[in-house]
Amino acid sequence: MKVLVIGGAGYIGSHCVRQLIEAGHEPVVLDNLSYGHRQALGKSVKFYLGDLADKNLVGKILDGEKIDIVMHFAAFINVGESVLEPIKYYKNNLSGVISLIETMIEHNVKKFVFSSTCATFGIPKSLPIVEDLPQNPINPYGQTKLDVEHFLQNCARAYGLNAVAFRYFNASGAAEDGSIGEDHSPESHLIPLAIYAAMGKRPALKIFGSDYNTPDGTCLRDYVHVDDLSRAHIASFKLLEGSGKFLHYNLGTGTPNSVLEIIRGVEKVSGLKVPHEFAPRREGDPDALYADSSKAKKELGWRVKYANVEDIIRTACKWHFAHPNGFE
Ligand SMILES: NC(=O)c1ccc[n+]([C@@H]2O[C@H](COP(=O)([O-])OP(=O)(O)OC[C@H]3O[C@@H](n4cnc5c(N)ncnc54)[C@H](O)[C@@H]3O)[C@@H](O)[C@H]2O)c1
Ligand SMILES: O=c1ccn([C@@H]2O[C@H](COP(=O)(O)OP(=O)(O)O[C@H]3O[C@H](CO)[C@@H](O)[C@H](O)[C@H]3O)[C@@H](O)[C@H]2O)c(=O)[nH]1
Repeated sequence: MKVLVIGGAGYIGSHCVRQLIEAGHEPVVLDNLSYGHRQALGKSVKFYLGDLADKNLVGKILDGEKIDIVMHFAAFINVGESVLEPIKYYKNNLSGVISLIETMIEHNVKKFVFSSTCATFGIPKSLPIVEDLPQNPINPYGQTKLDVEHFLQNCARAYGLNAVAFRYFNASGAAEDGSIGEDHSPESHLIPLAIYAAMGKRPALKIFGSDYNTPDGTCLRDYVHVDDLSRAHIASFKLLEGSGKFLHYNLGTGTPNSVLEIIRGVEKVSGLKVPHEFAPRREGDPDALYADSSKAKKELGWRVKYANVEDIIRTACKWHFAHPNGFE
């Protein structure tokens, strides 16, 4: 398949580009490099610098490259910032997708893979989180992702679009060979921040909250390896035949880990102490989020390779220790 990977220079997109090549597909990347890194892609990967809302450019790529499928990773991802700057998030994460889908329909490209999030569920009614639980996001980031899911469903009905939305839980880890990995700026995610603290790159890690309704009082999350996420994307291609489909899957390992467990994991894998201190809760953090991914297992044959969080941390450590300044 010829695949246009939008946001392919970012963390998850760049790992997916690698997996696509390994699986024999032909990725073409469009990224405006607002956050991504050209160095995260091999030199031989065809790269277009530009914005997903540039209809002229996207149309030219769809036709010129004879694109079969569009994978959409491009979005702003900082939950806290989305509360302070909702316009920025609605513009890029929602309006941008509307413009993109319009261009795709105009150019008769009707297969679309979308990066959604478990943040669409807000505070879940029950655990583990199955696909059809009510979705009640509690911040603009999660809301824009849910709005896109609804929009895709309507476009499937109206225009015969075939779309799949993957609700990732906590994407983490790095390529097994340590050559690419997570390099967000600013970084807000727990695993890289814990590793930075161990490396002495940052001061003590702040643990946001110690009084959650969980066994050790810190939040539970479902950390899922970025290469396992990529494999689900590629497995979905076979379901995107036909017309007018909207599919959605929760992607996580199903195993919750607390913040303290992640710190202990980083200490065990790295052999270093993670200096840490307790801090007040971060606004909008639910006690626990973890996935029931039986639907992806059944319909996509998806199996995680990294079921143990220490294996995920091992790949992240390999990347960060080999590249203390990221892609710089
Ligand atoms: N990281 C996670 O834990 C997580 C969890 C759930 C969902 N997601 C979703 O997965 C996707 C990828 O996340 P990530 O962690 O790789 O983020 P990232 O910031 O590393 O990658 C996003 C990429 O999109 C590009 N981009 C942003 N806006 C663009 C635009 N208008 N036009 C062209 N390129 C643009 C950025 O330059 C960047 O390279 C996002 O949609 C995010 O919401 C991420
Ligand atoms: O310095 C830190 C950073 C995080 N945490 C905690 O660690 C857990 C994980 O936090 P983080 O790594 O920021 O991930 P989430 O807030 O769970 O959100 C991520 O995962 C979501 C899906 O679960 C995505 O939608 C978001 O884009 C992505 O940021 C949470 O309990 C945080 O409170 C800390 O205690 N200290």
